[in-house]
Amino acid sequence: MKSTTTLVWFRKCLRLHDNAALVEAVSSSYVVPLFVLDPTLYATPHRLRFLVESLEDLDRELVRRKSQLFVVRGNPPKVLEAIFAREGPLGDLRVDRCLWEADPADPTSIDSAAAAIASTHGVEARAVPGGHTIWDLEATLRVIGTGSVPTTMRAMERLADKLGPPPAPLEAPAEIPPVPPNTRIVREVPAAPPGEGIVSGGETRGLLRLADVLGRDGGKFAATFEKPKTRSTTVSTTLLSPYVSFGCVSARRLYADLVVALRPFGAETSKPPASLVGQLYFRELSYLHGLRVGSGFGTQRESPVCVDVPWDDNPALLDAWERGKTGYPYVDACMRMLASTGYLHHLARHSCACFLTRGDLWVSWEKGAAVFEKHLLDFDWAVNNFNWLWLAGTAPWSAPYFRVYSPTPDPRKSALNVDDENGDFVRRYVPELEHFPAKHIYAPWKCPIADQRKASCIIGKDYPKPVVDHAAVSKANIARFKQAVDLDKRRRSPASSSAKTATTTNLQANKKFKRA
Ligand SMILES: Cc1cc2nc3c(=O)[nH]c(=O)nc-3n(C[C@H](O)[C@H](O)[C@H](O)COP(=O)(O)OP(=O)(O)OC[C@H]3O[C@@H](n4cnc5c(N)ncnc54)[C@H](O)[C@@H]3O)c2cc1C
Repeated sequence: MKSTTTLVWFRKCLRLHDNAALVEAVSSSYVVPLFVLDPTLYATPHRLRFLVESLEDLDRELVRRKSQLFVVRGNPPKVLEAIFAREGPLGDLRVDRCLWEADPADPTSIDSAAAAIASTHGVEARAVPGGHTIWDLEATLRVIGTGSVPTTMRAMERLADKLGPPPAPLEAPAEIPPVPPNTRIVREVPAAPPGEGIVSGGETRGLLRLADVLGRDGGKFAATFEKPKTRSTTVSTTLLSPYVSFGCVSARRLYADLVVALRPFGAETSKPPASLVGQLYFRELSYLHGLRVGSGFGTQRESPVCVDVPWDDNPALLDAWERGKTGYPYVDACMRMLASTGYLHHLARHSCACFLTRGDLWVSWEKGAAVFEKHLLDFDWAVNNFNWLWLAGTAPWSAPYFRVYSPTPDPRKSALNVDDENGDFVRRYVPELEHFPAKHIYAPWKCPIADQRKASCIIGKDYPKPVVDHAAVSKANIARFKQAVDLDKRRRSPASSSAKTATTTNLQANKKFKRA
């Protein structure tokens, strides 16, 4: 029998479990596991550290199966082209087949670019649908047909019922064929940046975290999980998102294990949208909307689902927000935590996104999404855009534009679940305010000057005054937003020649997703 060599390109999944491309490849005589490290995607130290840890873990698991990971730095299509042409980093290696996990909503079209390059070199190449989403998205869109992608959790639940149980996650192959003899070994893995991340990367750690989350408090944590009740100033949710986003844990595996763990709790389990299943449904919806809209999902102008809001271009305010220097300590602590750890609780993300856009600064959500893309450890194109649209108020599933978070939350009753009367979270991330009196920690400009001196922090000198007056701007912004919604309605009316093509719009009598 003719021997075949399959290149398995670890694209979306940095794991051996639920890796459909790898499972298919094990029928070959030889398998070359490859990761192409595009340095532009891992610009921040925490992302790079998590990636390096994940690659090291993947290599260890491959070595246990008598294989090993090849890591090449560069632009993926260019690297693949050089390999297929047998003049690249892997030398004269002849590749017959190249398989990788498909990116279900790929704004960069890398999947199709890679397939086209392979075909010019006579290499059979295919993006294999995998477990990055619970159900196969293309199949789901076929079921939806000409109907709308759900914009409410109830509609998502009905869709889930219609789709039935998702495919079971695949087991990791027990054995992997060897790399061809005399292949040039390449491992261009950079050193991990010093320090510790909020979580460490890798499939092994991801699966351990998943088991821990599902077993916590005898399973009660997962079974009774309600997102709106979790605190925004501590890690109070699962912190599984970096593992899912890097593909160390497949969404399908997470869902399958969760369903098994919830079974003994029957009617006691929490329900979507607040439950953990609800969170995974939100993720699925992000992908469905992303795939339906296509690459325009990340832009207001090109996205048919968006209300056209005339945001201001204000680089100074954007910069103050990104650097955590708005003069609003809760928002600043959140943004500084994001920059220093790559993570933020979901409600903290709500607060920052609302503040930047319709709440206070009136800066476009696209700018905010780009800042989150830079810093988030769990950055995911579809999920990030879906959530920014939600918070900016411009999509059919958005929060009502007139419900605005206060940037000076009352720690006892804020919807942001701050629950931190002493302001420890603020003191930790905004050390200028470390000695500030608790009474004024969320609105320090109201603190008498004598107390500011005592706390060694003069507002306007050591820590900024508020960059905007929340009470005034939030009122003005609601009025501006209403104008944009009214104009959008007129534009979309059948009589208008400039109607966007969407069949749905955010008309803001929006009782859609409850806060989750
Ligand atoms: C402005 C904004 C931007 C965001 N950008 C991203 C992003 O780039 N990547 C990302 O993974 N999440 C993003 N989220 C969603 C959410 O905040 C994170 O998924 C969640 O906070 C991660 O923490 P966790 O794993 O503890 O979540 P848990 O609450 O424990 O949820 C479990 C899993 O469900 C999924 N999930 C939870 N909430 C959501 C949600 N609202 N939408 C879609 N999936 C969800 C995640 O995969 C998460 O790991 C964003 C939210 C906002 C408001």
